Amino acid sequence: MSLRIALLGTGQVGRALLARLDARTDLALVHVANTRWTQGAFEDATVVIDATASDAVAARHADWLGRGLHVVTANKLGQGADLARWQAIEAACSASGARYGDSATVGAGLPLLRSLRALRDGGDAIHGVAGVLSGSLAWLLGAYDGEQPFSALVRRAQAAGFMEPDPRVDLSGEDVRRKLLILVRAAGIALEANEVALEGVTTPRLLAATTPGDIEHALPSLDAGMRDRFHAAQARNTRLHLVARWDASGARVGLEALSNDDPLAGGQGTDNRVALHSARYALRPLVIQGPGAGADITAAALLDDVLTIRNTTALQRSASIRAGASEKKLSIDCGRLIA
Ligand SMILES: NC(=O)C1=CN([C@@H]2O[C@H](COP(=O)(O)OP(=O)(O)OC[C@H]3O[C@@H](n4cnc5c(N)ncnc54)[C@H](O)[C@@H]3O)[C@@H](O)[C@H]2O)C=CC1
Ligand SMILES: N[C@@H](CC=O)C(=O)O
Repeated sequence: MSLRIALLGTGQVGRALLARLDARTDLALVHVANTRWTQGAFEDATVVIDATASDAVAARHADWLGRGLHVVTANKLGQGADLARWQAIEAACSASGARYGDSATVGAGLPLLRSLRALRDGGDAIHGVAGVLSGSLAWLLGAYDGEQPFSALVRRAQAAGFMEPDPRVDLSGEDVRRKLLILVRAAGIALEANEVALEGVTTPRLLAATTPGDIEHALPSLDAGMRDRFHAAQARNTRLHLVARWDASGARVGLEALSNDDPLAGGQGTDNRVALHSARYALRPLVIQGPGAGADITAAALLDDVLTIRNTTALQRSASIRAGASEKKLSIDCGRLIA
């Protein structure tokens, strides 16, 4: 039976997903909505795809899962916000058996969560996570040369589809905090958001802006500070990177000046680079690197999760049919033995 999809959000990621869904005959799109319009019947869906950045939509994830609807999300506010919301999502999945597809939430589908969970399933214990988890900040800090205005680069990153609907979510490091929380919680640690220290790229003027127009006008307030920080790092033969770290000593997200041979300084463009430290990888960490932002790769990750849900639920169905068949055969055999 094909999955019936409700898609919430038709922005950069949602539109890229619609283009991919259009090419598939095995998945039925029954409902599409954004903030302005809605089409089709949500009640007909068996899987909800959240391609919004909405807190209100993320707040519904646990409820949908509890009712047996599968949820596939690019929105990090399900597992990367309040601890209680993450716990409710976990509990709802266990209670109903519905699946939560979250590959797109960290690394835009890079095999980060998948690898971490595979290590845990194999009995490994994760001791630390360190990495560059913002595709847009990786791109911005890689392209910045201390000459052109930093704000001009931010506008280019927005146009390229790397940044959150509100660019301050990326610039402040909040987007990376959410990703770090998702990874650390997937490692089995009940980390609270306020346990992650945060130091991003902002100014009081940018933080005070209340409308998209104000935010746009406030972007140049970043320029002087970024130029100074860039030149200070350059004078020490280093470059700025937005780095997330969690280990036994705590969790933080902040700008760090790294030398070019630092293990976290590799990659280019929007590349994320994440080191997983575990009992198994005690001497040298497991490092995963690749493009970590962009509407199309994010849409591909959402589709991967939908197809994984379809394939695993189909496998479970056929396994239970096989189990039923073998139970019946066994009782017949037993009857013959008794006779
Ligand atoms: N752009 C990227 O590289 C990546 C984005 N993501 C995540 O994907 C999500 C979407 O990002 P974009 O497409 O760039 O944002 P966007 O701002 O282009 O689109 C957001 C869409 O959500 C809709 N929306 C908002 N509230 C809604 C509601 N209550 N019900 C239905 N629709 C609603 C808006 O109308 C809009 O269509 C975000 O959570 C983002 O963090 C995740 C990984 C990578
Ligand atoms: N805005 C995010 C997009 C992916 O999550 C980023 O810059 O990494």
